[in-house]
Amino acid sequence: MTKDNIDSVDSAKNFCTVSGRPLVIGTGTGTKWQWLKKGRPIEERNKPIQELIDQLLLALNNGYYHIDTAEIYTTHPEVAEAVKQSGIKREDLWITSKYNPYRQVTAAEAIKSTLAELQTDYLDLYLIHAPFFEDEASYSIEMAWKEIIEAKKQGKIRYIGVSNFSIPNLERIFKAFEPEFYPVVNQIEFHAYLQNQSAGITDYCKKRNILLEAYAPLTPLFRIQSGEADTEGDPLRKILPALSDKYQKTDSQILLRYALQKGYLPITTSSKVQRIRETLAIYEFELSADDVALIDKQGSTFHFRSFFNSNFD
Ligand SMILES: NC(=O)C1=CN([C@@H]2O[C@H](COP(=O)(O)OP(=O)(O)OC[C@H]3O[C@@H](n4cnc5c(N)ncnc54)[C@H](OP(=O)(O)O)[C@@H]3O)[C@@H](O)[C@H]2O)C=CC1
Ligand SMILES: O=C1Nc2ccccc2C1=O
Repeated sequence: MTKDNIDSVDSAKNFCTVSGRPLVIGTGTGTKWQWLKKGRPIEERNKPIQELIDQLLLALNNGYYHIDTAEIYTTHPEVAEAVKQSGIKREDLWITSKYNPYRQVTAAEAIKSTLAELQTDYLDLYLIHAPFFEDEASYSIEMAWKEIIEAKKQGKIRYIGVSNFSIPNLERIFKAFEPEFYPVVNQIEFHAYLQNQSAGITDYCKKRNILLEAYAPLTPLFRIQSGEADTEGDPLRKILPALSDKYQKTDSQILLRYALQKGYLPITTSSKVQRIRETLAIYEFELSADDVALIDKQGSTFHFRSFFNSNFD
């Protein structure tokens, strides 16, 4: 990964740094793992999953330094263990976690337990996981944000941000708080079949200098989340083989690079060493503007959303 490659991409906002290095693609600990834990008997949910520790170690040993976790995933213990076993210094890693507003625990309390579970003094990035909780809790986005700002002032969090926020959600924060405490990241679902998680969000975040993180960037390859694994007839399948051939890259590398060039920092995950290495290599090539436009065009003929369907559609 060279710095020149990274600088050439819109999305690589250099304000987020890890020991002087720019923030790059992150390895996720959600979806598969949170569902796996949820399916376990209650007394076993706190037991760390060895398979996830191994997967994280594989990622860290192969060059990842950005880990994405969340309170709702219950994967903090695995992250803590993998970081410990990796021997990598804390300051050489970027750890993101997210506030689970549905749990009816305040953000201040959640930050305290998150730091304890992760066995760290600070988080690099802390996000409000979703804005949809106000119907269920007597706690508002503004109240949570105020406590998150306080934690930032106390040095417990380096950067603050949000996830799954729409323009109206973001504007509430802009209205209620000083620019110094505006969110620097919005982590949302992004892939060719969902180029705007909510109306106008991509351009809006870019204009407001909010770094976009893309979760579920590989959705066009396998719609695992919905159980619809057969994507053979999907429109992108028609152009991916030729692009793969042209750039001598795998389908997933093309899709991750596409996310990067669209201004998103991808968050992805894999248990396979070959795939882990491939994902890091997305900084070593560039898609032409015409090919990005082709993916845009072909992708926009099909709509697919993996997460939070009832909240958005
Ligand atoms: N803020 C939010 O609301 C959300 C955040 N997230 C975050 O984003 C992360 C990534 O999202 P996720 O849903 O996992 O989506 P991804 O699109 O990254 O898919 C990951 C899955 O793809 C498989 N995979 C990886 N590479 C390939 C390949 N080349 N060919 C076929 N399969 C492949 C992996 O399986 P294998 O191990 O076999 O390689 C893994 O199960 C989450 O872990 C979480 O941290 C996710 C959803 C919502
Ligand atoms: O990683 C995630 N997988 C999910 C599934 C449902 C709701 C939120 C999430 C995540 O954040």
